[in-house]
Amino acid sequence: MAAKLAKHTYGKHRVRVSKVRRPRKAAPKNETHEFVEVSVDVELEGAFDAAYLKGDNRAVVATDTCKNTIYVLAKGDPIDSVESFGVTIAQHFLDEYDHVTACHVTLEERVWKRLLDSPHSFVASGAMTPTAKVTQSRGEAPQVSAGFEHLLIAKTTETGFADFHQSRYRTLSDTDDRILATDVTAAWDYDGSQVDYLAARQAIVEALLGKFIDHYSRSVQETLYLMGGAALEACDAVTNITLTLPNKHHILADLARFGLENENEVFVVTDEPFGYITATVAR
Ligand SMILES: O=c1[nH]c(=O)c2[nH]c(=O)[nH]c2[nH]1
Repeated sequence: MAAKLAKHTYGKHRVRVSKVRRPRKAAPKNETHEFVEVSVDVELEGAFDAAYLKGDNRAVVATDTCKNTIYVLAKGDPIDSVESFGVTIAQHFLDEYDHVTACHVTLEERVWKRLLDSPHSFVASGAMTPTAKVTQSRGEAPQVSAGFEHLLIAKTTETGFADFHQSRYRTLSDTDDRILATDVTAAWDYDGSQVDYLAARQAIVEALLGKFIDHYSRSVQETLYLMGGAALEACDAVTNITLTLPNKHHILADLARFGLENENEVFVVTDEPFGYITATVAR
């Protein structure tokens, strides 16, 4: 019995793309940016039976091509909403390939909101989790550490990475304009004096965020150190702070291959591998 091919669809999932909408009216430092990030699943239906039944790939639009297409479309589409970008993508595949009969697009947005009043720093909504550790020995005062996890923040300019060590395996170029995105974990120790924990936490978080936006970052390492110092300044009762700032890479999409310029607008978002940068800053 020849088995029947009952149903099929294929495509690419988790194509993650971010876009910086830049007005280009001023030097990057003075521009007011908007930042959007989406993850796209795209699946095609159509005359692809031969690939399954005969190993004939001639009609198959490679999933790699599907992926590239999303980055190209991200350049032209403002990505005002996941709905409108989804329609752009579906329409494109139907227009481009006559043998595609249906295109299914599923999108998820990571919502970035403006951080404080910064024109080009952002915070992802929702995820920050306060943490605490308390140890108390009998007859002694409690030792309290506090912190948080999952504070996702990003700068869309005023961040670079240059003049780093030259070695035979180095391929990364110097840059003075990139995206720095990180998922901050912090933990600080109190010295045992009387503290209003809520007020201290608020002051420390404000100091960390205020420092994140207020300087040109030459590296995650430098920004971490500056943020740690600001936290210590914000609260006298803190003896030290450990910050972990993973570098959640947004890599410039190579659109030159398709004859398009990409002036730091469209980025490939990756979770893995990621840079891992941690340090303790003490008085
Ligand atoms: O700020 C950075 N620090 C690094 O150590 C590093 N390494 C890398 O590849 N990119 C970056 N960025």
